[in-house]
Amino acid sequence: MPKPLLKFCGIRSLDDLKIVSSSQAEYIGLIFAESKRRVDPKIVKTWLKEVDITAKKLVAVFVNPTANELADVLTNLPIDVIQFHGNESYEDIKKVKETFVGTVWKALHHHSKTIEEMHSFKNIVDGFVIDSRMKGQWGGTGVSFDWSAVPHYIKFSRDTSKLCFIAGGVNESNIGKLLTYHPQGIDLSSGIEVDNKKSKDKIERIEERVLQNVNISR
Ligand SMILES: O=C(O)c1ccccc1NCC(=O)[C@H](O)[C@H](O)COP(=O)(O)O
Repeated sequence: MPKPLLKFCGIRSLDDLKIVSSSQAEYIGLIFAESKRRVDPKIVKTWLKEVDITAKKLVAVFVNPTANELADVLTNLPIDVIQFHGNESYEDIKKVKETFVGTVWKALHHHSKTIEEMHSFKNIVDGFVIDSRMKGQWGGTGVSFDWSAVPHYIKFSRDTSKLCFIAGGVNESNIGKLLTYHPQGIDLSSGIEVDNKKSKDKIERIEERVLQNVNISR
């Protein structure tokens, strides 16, 4: 099996950025929404002068952003992917795609109608992030959902040639189980943190598990 794509999300300091820049992750996520992980694009811009992340793709995570919020991020940072993590509509996303030439993902929360929601966005987005549904929180919850649904999400994404990341409470103790479903992508935030900081040790242990799994499946 190919190695799943990794997205390490919620970078909130220069040190976090240094740690993830030397990781195996293909994607680095920044939060521009109400969150303890929210960052200021102008500050991130100063970090990028010190850390070379040209080998990674930069993901901007938004929750129902205003046009000004989007512009502030997109004019300051070399964003490769916009991840819409709120209740943005098809039309909202279409509007952004008129000017943004990069990749767009829609985050959807796992529930009984998620596949129907995927259908409704499939013609406008390049990929999906399936996350846990927690009352009052959009993401970064550290809580996982019932992964028996993962094969349905993978099938839908393959059939529609979309990328699909599984998010929500993935950590070093449970990633082995998630890997048995062979997801195309895995998105982690809380599970690679210690005391609100990204942990190099946790990241390395997680990457070891991911690479072990790739070797076993060969
Ligand atoms: O991480 C946040 O604080 C956050 C806040 C608001 C919207 C989205 C957010 N995170 C988006 C992500 O892509 C996270 O990586 C994803 O939710 C998984 O987080 P976790 O359960 O902590 O691994």
